[in-house]
Formats: sequence, C-alpha cells, structure tokens
Amino acid sequence: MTDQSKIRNFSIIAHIDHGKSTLSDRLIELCGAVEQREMESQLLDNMDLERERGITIKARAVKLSYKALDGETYELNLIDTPGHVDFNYEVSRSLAACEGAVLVVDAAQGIEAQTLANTYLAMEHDLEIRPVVNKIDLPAADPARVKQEIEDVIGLEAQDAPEISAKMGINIQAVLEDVVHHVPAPDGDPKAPLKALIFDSQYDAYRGVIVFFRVMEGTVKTGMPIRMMASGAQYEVIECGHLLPLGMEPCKELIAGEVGYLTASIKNVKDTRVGDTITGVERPAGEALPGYRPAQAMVYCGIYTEDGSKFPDLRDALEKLQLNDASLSFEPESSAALGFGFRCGFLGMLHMEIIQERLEREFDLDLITTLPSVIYQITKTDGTVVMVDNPHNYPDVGAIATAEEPYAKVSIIAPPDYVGNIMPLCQDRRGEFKDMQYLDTNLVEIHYSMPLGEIIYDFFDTLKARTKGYASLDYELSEYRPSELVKVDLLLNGDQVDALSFIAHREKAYPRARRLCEKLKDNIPRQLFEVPIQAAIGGKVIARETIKAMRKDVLAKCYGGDITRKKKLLEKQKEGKKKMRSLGSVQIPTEAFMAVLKLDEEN
Ligand SMILES: Nc1nc2c(ncn2[C@@H]2O[C@H](COP(=O)(O)OP(=O)(O)OP(=O)(O)O)[C@@H](O)[C@H]2O)c(=O)[nH]1
Repeated sequence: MTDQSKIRNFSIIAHIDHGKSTLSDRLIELCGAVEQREMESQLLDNMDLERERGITIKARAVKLSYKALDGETYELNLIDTPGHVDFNYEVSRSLAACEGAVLVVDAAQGIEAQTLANTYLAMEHDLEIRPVVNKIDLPAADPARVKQEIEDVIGLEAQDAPEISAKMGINIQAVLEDVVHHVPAPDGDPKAPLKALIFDSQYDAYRGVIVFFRVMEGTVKTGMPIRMMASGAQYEVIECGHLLPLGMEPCKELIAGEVGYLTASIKNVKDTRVGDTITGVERPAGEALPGYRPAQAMVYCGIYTEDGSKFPDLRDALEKLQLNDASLSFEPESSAALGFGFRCGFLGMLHMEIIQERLEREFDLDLITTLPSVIYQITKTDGTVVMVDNPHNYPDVGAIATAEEPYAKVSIIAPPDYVGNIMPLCQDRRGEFKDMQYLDTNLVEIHYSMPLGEIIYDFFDTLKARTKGYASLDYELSEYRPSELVKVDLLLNGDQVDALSFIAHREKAYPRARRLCEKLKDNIPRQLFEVPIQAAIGGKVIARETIKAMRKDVLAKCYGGDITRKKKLLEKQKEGKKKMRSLGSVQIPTEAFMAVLKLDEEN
C-alpha cells in the first residue's frame, strides 16, 4: 500500500508569464517521467487553444515519482490551475486538493498582480506556500531584491527560496527538494468512509467520463459502487489509477491523500460536477466535503451559423462540447434576422469566447453571435414571473409590474494605492460600496454589490487596466433587485433587427444605443438608398444615424442610346431597392454584423 507520508500534493502558482508552465515541464522532465523528445512543449496545457491563448482552461494533474537526496522516493502530485476569474471556482477546488503551492516569481519583474492574488487564494486554503525565484539567467535578474520583496510584501520567509532558471534548467532539483521537505504529507484515514474531491473531469468517447479527484478520506477501489453526493448519481468504478505525464496508469486502489482518476461508464460530465464529493455506496460518508457549488451560467448569448443550413452541425458540436463542459448550457431559439440557432449560457465572457472559438476551430463552423446578456426576472401585471435571458422575450412595457436584475457580491483585492482608481470604476458600474478591509499593510479587500450585467461587460479587463494588473476579482451571484430596465430595439430602415436588441438599465441604455448606432453606421456599407439606423425604447426613438445612399450613377456605363439596356439597369436598381425593403431589412454583410456585435463587448 502507498505510504501516505511520502505523498506531496501541490500546485504551482504565479503571475502570468513568470514561468509556471516552463517549470512544470522541467519538474516532469527531472523526475524522468518523460523523455525530452517525447514531450510536447507544454504537457499540462494540453489543448491547442490553451496553448495559443497562453492560458490554462481546465485543471489537470500529473503524478511524478521523485527520488530525493535523502534516498527516499516520493509521490508528487502536481495539480494545475486555470487562471481567469470565470474559472475561479475550479481553481479553488484544485487548491483544495493540495497541501502546498510553489509560488514562482520572476527574478526581474518581482511581485506582480497575480502573484498576490494567487498567493492570497492559496492562503485561503491554508496551503504551505514555497516561493521560488525564476529566470535568474536574465541580465536584469535581481534575486536578492525579489526575495526581500517577497518577505516585505507577502510576509513569507524567502531567503532560502530556490533561485532557478526554468528555461535553462538551472537548479530545478532544489524546487523538488523544497517541496518534499516543506510541503506537509496529506493526512486522512484510508479506512474511513470514502470522501474524494472532484476537481476536474473529461469526456472520452471510449471510456465515458474520466473523473479526476483527490481522495481526502477512505480508499477508492476498482469495482467499488460509488455515489456523487451532490448529483446523487451512482456508478461502479471500472478503473482507477494515477495520472502520469503521458497517460493513465491503472491500479487497484487509491488511498486517502492520493490524486488520480476513475472511470465508471459515466455518460455525461453533468454527473461529476467539479467540487462534488465521491463516496462509497456501501459505507457512505456522513457529510460531503465543504465548498461545493453548482456551476451557474452568468452570461447568455445567441449562437447562429453564418450558413443557416449548418444548424444541425451546430447542434452536434454543442452537444459534443457539453459532454466535456458541464457549465455550458444551450437551447434552441430562432431569430428573424439570423434564422435558427441556440441560446447558450456561460460562466463568463472568457468562457463564452472559448466556446465560440472551439466551435469555429474544432468544428469548422462560421458563427454569428448576438449581444451577451444576463438573466432578468420580470413580474408581469398578471402576477406571473418570467426569467428573460433573451431580449426577444422581454414582455411589453405595459405588461410588466416589476423588472429585476441580478446583483453579484464583488470582492476586489488590490494594493491600497489603487483604491482611488477602483472605487470610481465600481461606482460608474452602478456598484454599491459595502466595506473595505486591510488584509495586511499591502493589500486591501473591497466589497461591492454590483449588477451582474455591469460586470460581464469587460469589468475585469478595465479593472486590471486601472490597477496595472494588480487587482484580482471574484464575484458571486447574490440576489435579484428591482431595477429600471428598458429594452432597446435597433431599427434599420424602419425594421427591427431582433438580433441587435438589448436590455439595459435606463441610464446605460442611451449611451449604449448611441454607440451601437454609430458602429452600425461605420460597418454597414452604403446601400442604393438612404438607410436610417434608429434605436428605440418602446416606440420612442432615442438615437439615430443615417447611412447615406450610394451615389452611383447606374447609367454612366451605358453609352449611346441603348434604351433597353438603360431600362434593364434601372429596373435592376429598383429591384435591388425593393429586395432590401421587401425583405423587411437592409442586407448587412455578415462581417459587418459580427463587427458590430463584437465591438460592443468592449463597451
Ligand atoms: N529567460 C528565461 N525565460 C523563462 C524562464 N522560465 C520561463 N521563461 C520564459 O517566460 C515565458 C513565460 O513562461 P511560461 O512558462 O509560459 O509562463 P506561465 O507562467 O506558465 O505563463 P501562463 O501559462 O501564460 O500563465 C516563456 O517565454 C518562457 O520561455 C527562465 O528561467 N528564464
């Protein structure tokens, strides 16, 4: 049986680009797990998209076998964490599976925003944090200064922190020695009823869902009947084992403290939610592990294919993605402007972009997406309550008794110097200040209550820009509150374009409507006739732009007196006009349409 005292479970945390992935690779390499030539450049980020965007989307784990200088062999489980606010919950579950964290700090840059934010997260989970100073090969490296900074700013003992170059492979072993000797071994009774924490899962076409977990108490065995405590789903373990860098290694059992995977003919990741507790059916645990939270879609948008006949392909693609992503939701909808498509729900804007990109890239679809929206709660005058995630379904003003929008509890952590930049931003986003407290002399935590609709529009990016990247953000849906909501319709040539309607707070509706009109004007090519662009609330126009008619003399090319040709051309032009009008809308080139929708996300 595995010796618990020889197990070390840890994550690597760092500010972006400080060398987290490079160090992971080096650790894997040093443990002899993978020959260099076999190794993909970055094993832990194993999706193309992740590699290209330089972010880690889903948590992963890998087991390394390390023969330490003390002659003992240790089982090291390196658990990777995603790095964006949309996936904060997954990060928290991954950290909950660890006892320690290696904090990588760039020897030239020193402490940066996410260094602090991630350290704080690790502290919340009571992890043993081990600083490592990376990139000592750089000419600008100043490890002594950076160590002092770690001590002064974070308050972590850092004088003995390993000084390394992950890129050049210098002093990597010191990191492993440090982990082995300072990160505590896991505890937990292997004989207790099973409690295993799910921190990730993945769909595999042949084996069904592969669940990644950390055993907190008890033992997982092949053949054992198990139950997911939150979802209630029951299965029998077909295979369990360890996650090695190049694949899975089955074994008979995994004891408390170990990290591994199991398969059980599970058809859908929905049954194996991140954060859920796996227990045994025969001897179930009394209560689940703390911290489970079902994934909740925060942002919705309509997704359509450019080519309407590709609708079935879009459905197939979404179904496939959903097998692997329990937080993606979708249902069919239709639009007069765009045809048949799906209303999709996401954890946040990044999640939305990732899904859109995967649909386009992995499934070769050309998409049109509508403006993102949150879910509004409308009580009608007849007493019925409707949840509206699509402006198209927004009831008539006359039928609405109260309109409510979702609010979120927002927590921002930043150095005190930036408070002066953060507060006006939150106020501008209709935030309601709650409180502010000093975590230590260098960090404050500010709480706001803010409409979710204001957060999803680039709040995170603006916050980062205003704090030189130093602020970190976390938010959680709290409640619905009455709000002065309006539905704004966009009219082209007098006809409503349903895909461009949006719901907003009255105050924000005007500027947004104006911007949208301007963008439409800039993006729609001139037509043969003048096209008014209007934004209206109810019947009242609140913004207007005009696309001037193309001044093309259609007769210019007709030399001489060929009257039939002239007639034909004039006829064609008229037809053109008619076609546009009789279609009930202006023909907008798809690219222009997308440009308008895309640009608006930035506002
Ligand atoms: N000079 C030097 N460059 C390094 C070292 N370690 C990493 N780098 C470089 O720094 C850049 C970022 O490294 P990554 O390992 O991708 O950083 P990361 O923290 O994983 O970044 P994200 O995955 O985007 O969060 C890459 O270009 C690496 O080659 C080092 O020790 N010395």
